[in-house]
Amino acid sequence: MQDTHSRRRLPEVPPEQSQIAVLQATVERLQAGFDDSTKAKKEWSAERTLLRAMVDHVPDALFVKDLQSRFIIINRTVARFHGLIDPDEVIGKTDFDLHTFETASKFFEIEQRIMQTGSPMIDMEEVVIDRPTGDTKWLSTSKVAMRNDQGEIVGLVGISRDVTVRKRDEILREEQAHVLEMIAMNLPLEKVLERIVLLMETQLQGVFGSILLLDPDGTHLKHGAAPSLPAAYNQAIDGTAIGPGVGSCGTAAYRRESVIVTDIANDPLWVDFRELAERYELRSCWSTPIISHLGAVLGTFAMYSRDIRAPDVWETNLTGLVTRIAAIAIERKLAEDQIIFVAHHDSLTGLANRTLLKDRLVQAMLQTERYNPCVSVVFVDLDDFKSVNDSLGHAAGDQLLKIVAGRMVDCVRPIDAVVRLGGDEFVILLVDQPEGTDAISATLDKMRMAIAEPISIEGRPFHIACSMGVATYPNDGPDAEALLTNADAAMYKAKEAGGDGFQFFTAEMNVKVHERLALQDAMRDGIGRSEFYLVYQPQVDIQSGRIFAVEALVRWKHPVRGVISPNEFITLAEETGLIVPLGDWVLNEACRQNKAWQDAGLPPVSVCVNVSARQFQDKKWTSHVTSALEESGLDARYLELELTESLVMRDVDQAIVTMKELQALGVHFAIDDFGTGYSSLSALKSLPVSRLKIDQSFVLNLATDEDDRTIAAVVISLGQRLNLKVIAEGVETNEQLGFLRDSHCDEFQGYLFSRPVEAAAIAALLQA
Ligand SMILES: Nc1nc2c(ncn2[C@@H]2O[C@@H]3COP(=O)(O)O[C@H]4[C@@H](O)[C@H](n5cnc6c(=O)[nH]c(N)nc65)O[C@@H]4COP(=O)(O)O[C@H]3[C@H]2O)c(=O)[nH]1
Repeated sequence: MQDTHSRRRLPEVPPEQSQIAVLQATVERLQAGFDDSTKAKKEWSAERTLLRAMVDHVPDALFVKDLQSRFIIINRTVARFHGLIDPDEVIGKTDFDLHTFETASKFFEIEQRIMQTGSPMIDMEEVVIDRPTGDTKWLSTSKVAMRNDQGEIVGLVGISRDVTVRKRDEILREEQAHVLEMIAMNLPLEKVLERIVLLMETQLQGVFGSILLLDPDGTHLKHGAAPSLPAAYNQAIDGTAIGPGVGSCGTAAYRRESVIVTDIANDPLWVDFRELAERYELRSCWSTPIISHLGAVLGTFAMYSRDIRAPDVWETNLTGLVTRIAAIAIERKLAEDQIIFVAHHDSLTGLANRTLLKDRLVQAMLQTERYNPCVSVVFVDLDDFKSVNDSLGHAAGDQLLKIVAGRMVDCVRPIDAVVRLGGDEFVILLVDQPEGTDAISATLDKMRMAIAEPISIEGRPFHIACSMGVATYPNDGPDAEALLTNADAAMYKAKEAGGDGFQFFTAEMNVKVHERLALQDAMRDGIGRSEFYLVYQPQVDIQSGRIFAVEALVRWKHPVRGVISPNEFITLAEETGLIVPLGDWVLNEACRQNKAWQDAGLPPVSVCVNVSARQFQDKKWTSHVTSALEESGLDARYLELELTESLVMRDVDQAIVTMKELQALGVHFAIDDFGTGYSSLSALKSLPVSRLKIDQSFVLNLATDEDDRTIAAVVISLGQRLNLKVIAEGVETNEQLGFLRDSHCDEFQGYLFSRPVEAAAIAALLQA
């Protein structure tokens, strides 16, 4: 191949105008020679020698042709172009003797037109094959008709300048812009890489490019693009290992530097691939690693030649350029893949997320329609994860989630999907399932047992169980949304049944789901429409029989269903977060009412308000309490907040901080449902609590159940030891009251004294 680089440094020939001037001068001189047939032969010969010297010194190709487009005069540049030394060898020949038929026909046609019309052709771009090298050359050619003194056209004069270098630069710039545009337009990486290889190949004839990409395993190279190499060769080198002696590419990626193998047949790096290369007549291979802007190897760019040779300076520079463009394209794709991955996966476990789940589920449903197997959606929720998380801390909780996620993945097939929705909620997509529940039951049992295996975190063993709900397409829902909702409903059923198990969705659950959704909407509207009101239940001192406090209990007067008990809506309000605005309203109303009783001159009593977990964890909660007191003008000592035992024990340290802030204002605290949890005595001691409430479930059977009597007695004595008041709730009978009095319980609340009643009834009771 010709040294294109050295060609690039040829002195620039004067601009086109001078080309035409030379042409015109030549035509005139020649016309003079033809015209004056009487001129002395000697003179003409001298003239001719001079002319010859002149045309030979022109660096452009200069030629004269007769009417049949036969060369009659040429300069040395033309001869050289055709691989000849003596210009006379070309004389008498036509382009058909020197070029391909196609090229020659094109020239002939144009020249005949010039000679017929007399109109010149100026600076026309021509593409020809350079005889000695076989390279493509671009010429800028002008051809002018030649006339005798009668003005008749007797031939033509032409001049061609080699503009290959300029043309290649132009093509390179255009191609480069095109590739960058493809990258910017996010076209598939294979297409972009293929274009880069072709760009290089148009610049360097006789060279075949190949891009290999780093495999995700980081130790191999996979096929990227090599449009001009035989497919079988590309296939054979796909998956080449990266290592110190693995051909040009494997070694270049390993060494992170270019590896130039000039003679494949004799280079030790090619020992294992020599035969393969020989089969495809590949003699040399120069490979350059493609490096990211952070210095990571992204792949290799190789150039193969059928000759034993090294790249020249121009080829080396061009390799640098295309390798950089390839790096941009690959990096951009990797960044895009990363963005897509992040958007579709959970960062903690690496599992697919909700977005990807919807895609996968829709796809699986389409498959089902076509091929008939079933798709099951399994909603998984870990039992009691919150308390594990709270007691262990979030880092350990995260670790547990990762372990559980891994166990789930191990229990399903690669075609299934395990998705993390957030928190401790997962969804498993079991595709291609046979009809019936047996296969799914077996998988879920396996998963349940795998999850239940002990987990060691920070050296401590943990056991975690899970509840699962299954909905199967198409029977349990027509679309992704319905399937997920129904699997969720089935999961709740499994939780209600005590957890650590699974439930299949049934139509009955669907009714419940709809009811829940309707209730949720109605509750939201109800808050806005003031459908909620409070009733109050007196709390009485057992010894004196005096009312010392009232518990505020919320009621909902539904426009259609009438009064609804909090047991029906508080849990839902907690799950949906509606408890926060509702709880704020209860707090404000209870404070306002208590202040109103006091302002009416009634004996002051405390008002007890139930606080749910969502409210207590709300960062703004203390300020809500403060403003309820400020707005009502109620003295803080007349407000008691009831927290459940389990709520406080979730995060004892935080609970103490919050409670102490409010205690400083004068607010009192009671622990509701006491005895249902497992509060440690030391935790209890550190809480700023004034009162313990014995849960009504222990009070209910005081007369008959020895265990409940024991528990009630223990709570009472515990309260006494901690210097706390103890109140029993749900007291309905004198028998119960008798037992409590005998056990030295301080206070009670229950139907025996009064049901929860409206504010006016409390006023009457207090008056009495
Ligand atoms: N069988 C029987 N029951 C008795 C007796 N004496 C009182 N009760 C009922 O026992 C419940 C006591 O309230 P709780 O344990 O705080 O339990 C409450 C409380 O946890 C929650 N709740 C009520 N109002 C609110 C509120 O404003 N905010 C929050 N967060 N929860 C509330 O709803 C639960 C149920 O409230 P209610 O239906 O009003 O039910 C009340 C009350 O009417 C009795 O002698 N026998």
